[in-house]
Amino acid sequence: MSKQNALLEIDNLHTGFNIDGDFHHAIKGVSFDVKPKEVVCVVGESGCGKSVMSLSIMQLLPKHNGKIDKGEIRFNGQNLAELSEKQMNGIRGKDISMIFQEPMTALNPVLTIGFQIDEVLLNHSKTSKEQVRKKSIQLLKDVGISRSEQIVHEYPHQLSGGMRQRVMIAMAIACEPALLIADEPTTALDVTVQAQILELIKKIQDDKGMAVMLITHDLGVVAEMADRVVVMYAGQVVEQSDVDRIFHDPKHPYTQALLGSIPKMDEKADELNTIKGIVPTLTKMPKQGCRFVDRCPAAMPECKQIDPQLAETDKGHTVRCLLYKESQPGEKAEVRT
Ligand SMILES: Nc1ncnc2c1ncn2[C@@H]1O[C@H](COP(=O)(O)OP(=O)(O)OP(=O)(O)O)[C@@H](O)[C@H]1O
Repeated sequence: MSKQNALLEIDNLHTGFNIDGDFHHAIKGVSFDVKPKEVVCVVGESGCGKSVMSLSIMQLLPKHNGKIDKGEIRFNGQNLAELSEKQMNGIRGKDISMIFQEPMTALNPVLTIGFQIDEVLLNHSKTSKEQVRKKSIQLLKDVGISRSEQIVHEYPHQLSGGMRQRVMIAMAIACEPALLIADEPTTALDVTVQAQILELIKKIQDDKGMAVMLITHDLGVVAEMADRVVVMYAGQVVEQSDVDRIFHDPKHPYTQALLGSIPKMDEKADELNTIKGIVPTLTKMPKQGCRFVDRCPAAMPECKQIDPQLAETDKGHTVRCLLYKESQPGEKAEVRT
C-alpha cells in the first residue's frame, strides 16, 4: 500500500546474485522512502549494498545472475519491478535519473557531448533537433560550463573529470526528473572539484525541487547534503534518521564507529580510528544473528543468535540492534540495561 507523500518507497527489498549455483542476498529486507524534494543520503562502507540498491531501483541489475526476489520498489505508487523493459525505459532519464561515480564509464567515448545530451532529450520529447541542441547548450551552461557552444562538439576524453561529471549532471537533469540517484558522484574527483560538484547538485535540487538519493561512504558529504540518512551495513538498514540525530545522537554501534572514523583536526595520522575488519562478502554472510557482530565493540553473546529487528527509538529514528528493545508499533524502543 502506498504511503502518503512518498515519491519512492522501498519496501522489504530483497536483491541477490547467483554465485556458483547458490543464490546470495546482497540486499535483505531494506525499507525506506524518499519524499518529494528531499535529500536522502545512503551511507555505508564499500560492499554494504548501496550500489546494488540503486541498480535495483533502476532495474539495471546484471541479467545473467542478479534479481529482485522479494519486496517492492514503488515510484509514485507504481511498483517498478512489475514494469516491462519498455515502460522502464520511459521512466529512466525522464522521471528518475542516475549519475555514477566515474562518468567516463557512463559516457560514450565515440560520440560528442552534444549528441549524447540531445539523445536524452529526443528520447523523451518530440522537439525538433535544432530546439534540442539549443536546450543541450543551455543545460551545459546551467551546470556551469561556460564554453558550452564549443563543448557540444567535443568528445568525453577532451574534458577533465570534473567537466565530465558536470556533463553527466546536465544529462541527468535534462528532462527535469522528480528523483535523481547519485551513486558516489564525487569519489573520483579531487577535493576542490568535489565541493563544486556537490554545491551544483544542491543548487539544482533547490532550483528544480528535485528529490535526491545520494549514495556515499563519505560522512562529510552526508553532513553537507542530507535531510535524512539511511545507514546500511551488509545489505540491511541498521539506522535511519534525520541528519542532526545521526550526527548528534547516533544509536547503532556501526553508525557510532563510522562517525568515530572521521579524522579530527587535532588528531595525528597514526591515531586515526578505523573500523577493524571488513564487511562480510555475500558467501561469508552470517546465517543468523547480527551481521555486524564480529566487528562490534558492544557485542553481547545473544547477538550471534538473534536477528535484530528495526526498533523506533524516537519518532522517525529507527535502529537495528539488540541494545534497543523491540517496540510495538507506535511505542518507543527502550535501551537495554
Ligand atoms: N554482479 C554481482 N555478482 C555477484 N556479487 C555482486 C555483484 N554485484 C555486487 N555484488 C556483491 O554485492 C555486495 C554489495 O555490493 P555493492 O556494490 O552494492 O556495495 P557498495 O556498498 O555499493 O560498495 P562500493 O561503495 O564499493 O560500490 C558486495 O558483496 C558485492 O561483491
